[in-house]
Amino acid sequence: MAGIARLDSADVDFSKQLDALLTRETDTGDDVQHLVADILANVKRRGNEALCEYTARFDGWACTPESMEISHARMEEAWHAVSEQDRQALQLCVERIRAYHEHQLQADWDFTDAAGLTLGQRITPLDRVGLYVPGGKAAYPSSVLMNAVPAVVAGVKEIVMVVPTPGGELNELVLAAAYISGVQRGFAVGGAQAVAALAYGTETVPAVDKIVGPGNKFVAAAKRQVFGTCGIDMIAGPSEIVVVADGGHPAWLAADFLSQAEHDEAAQSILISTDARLLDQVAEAIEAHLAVLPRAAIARASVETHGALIHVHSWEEAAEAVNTIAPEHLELALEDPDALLPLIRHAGAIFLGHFVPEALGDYIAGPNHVLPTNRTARFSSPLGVYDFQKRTSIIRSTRAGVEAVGPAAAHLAHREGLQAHALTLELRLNDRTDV
Ligand SMILES: NC(=O)c1ccc[n+]([C@@H]2O[C@H](COP(=O)([O-])OP(=O)(O)OC[C@H]3O[C@@H](n4cnc5c(N)ncnc54)[C@H](O)[C@@H]3O)[C@@H](O)[C@H]2O)c1
Ligand SMILES: N[C@H](CO)Cc1c[nH]c[nH+]1
Ligand SMILES: [Zn+2]
Repeated sequence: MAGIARLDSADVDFSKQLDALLTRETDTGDDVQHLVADILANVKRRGNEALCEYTARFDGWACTPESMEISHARMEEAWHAVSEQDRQALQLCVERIRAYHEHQLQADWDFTDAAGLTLGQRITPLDRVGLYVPGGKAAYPSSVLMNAVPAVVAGVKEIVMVVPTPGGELNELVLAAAYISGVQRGFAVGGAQAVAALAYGTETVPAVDKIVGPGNKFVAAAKRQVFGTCGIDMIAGPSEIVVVADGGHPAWLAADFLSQAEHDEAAQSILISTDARLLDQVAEAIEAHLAVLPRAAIARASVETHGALIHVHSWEEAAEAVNTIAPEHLELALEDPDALLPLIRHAGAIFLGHFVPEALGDYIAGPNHVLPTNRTARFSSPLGVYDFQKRTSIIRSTRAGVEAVGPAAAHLAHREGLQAHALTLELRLNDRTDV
């Protein structure tokens, strides 16, 4: 029987137990931070040479500046090499992801106020972005689509992808996904060294304005450390799922629970219910699935180290636990999910009802699967078109406008001791000549 932790909200130290459960070794551990700082410094200083050394060490192949580049022609070749069924599935995903993300496009706006100032906001796409596509334990063509499609919708000029290729083996479906979703250049490198290459640039990899995409703890730590040199989207680390259930098929719930566990030993899966008997049935079904799933070793390590089945005594308690966990994915596998929904404040994506397993969202529903993890859904949002656009403030004034509000600004400038600031205003207030 899988040794999955059982928690009960009636226990006096339940909140302590929940805190302990949520304290996973992530990218903020000292060892990871130091190792990543070294990798970043080396790639920054020695460019391609260090990038290839780390790729040889961590991905196990003799990378060279020439062999690391994946040309657009190579992506096109992969598109034609994969099966018709592959192409159709990718195409359908792209269409659905695009349709969803088009709703996120922001538009310019302005208004003229009573003082006569015209104020507005202008939206511009980023020039060049770097997409991190994970590829250590598994290849993720779906993550290529989730990263690239919103960038294309936003109007980004240049889209560069990095993807680790363990053993130097390119994944054809990843390349096909890159081709169909609008990636222009690719590099077969991953981990912290790839993030460094995108942030600082090397002789081969161009420096980008922003790095987006999920990854393991080394990738997450690297993104955290290069923030400021370039932008980053969020910390999207090892996957997580919380399932809140009041019935349904234990086998379905157990599969949903394991779906994220099979990503990574560091993933986290939690099931919450008011029904203790259902928790027992799901525990049994988890064991039955583990007996046959090919990635059972990873999933078992994940659920035995970070998983939990939580018995609560009211739906309010369930909502409170969810808001504390702030999970990446939340399934409300409930008869009436809409009754609980208003109580949920923190989650990356919420799946409502019995017929929407989280995996539908991973591939094809339309919303992005790059989501905040490790409780950052308290303040962070899914990857979206808005991550590839930036806002610029627009301020326009007539003489009447500066006359209406300039004196108050000049007063505050003097109070701050900034006489040159005040002068810019007073010259315009006192000089009546035309310009
Ligand atoms: N949050 C999200 O939106 C989301 C989406 C998709 C995937 N994910 C997560 O992304 C992660 C992908 O992880 P992955 O490992 O499969 O791929 P990855 O591409 O993130 O990492 C692989 C790289 O990690 C580096 N690495 C591995 N071991 C190392 C070590 N000991 N020291 C230094 N560097 C090392 C190597 O350079 C390797 O190329 C999973 O945790 C998955 O759950 C999250
Ligand atoms: N569930 C992962 C993190 O949201 C994304 C993914 C890719 N492929 C399958 N799943
Ligand atoms: Zn997944």
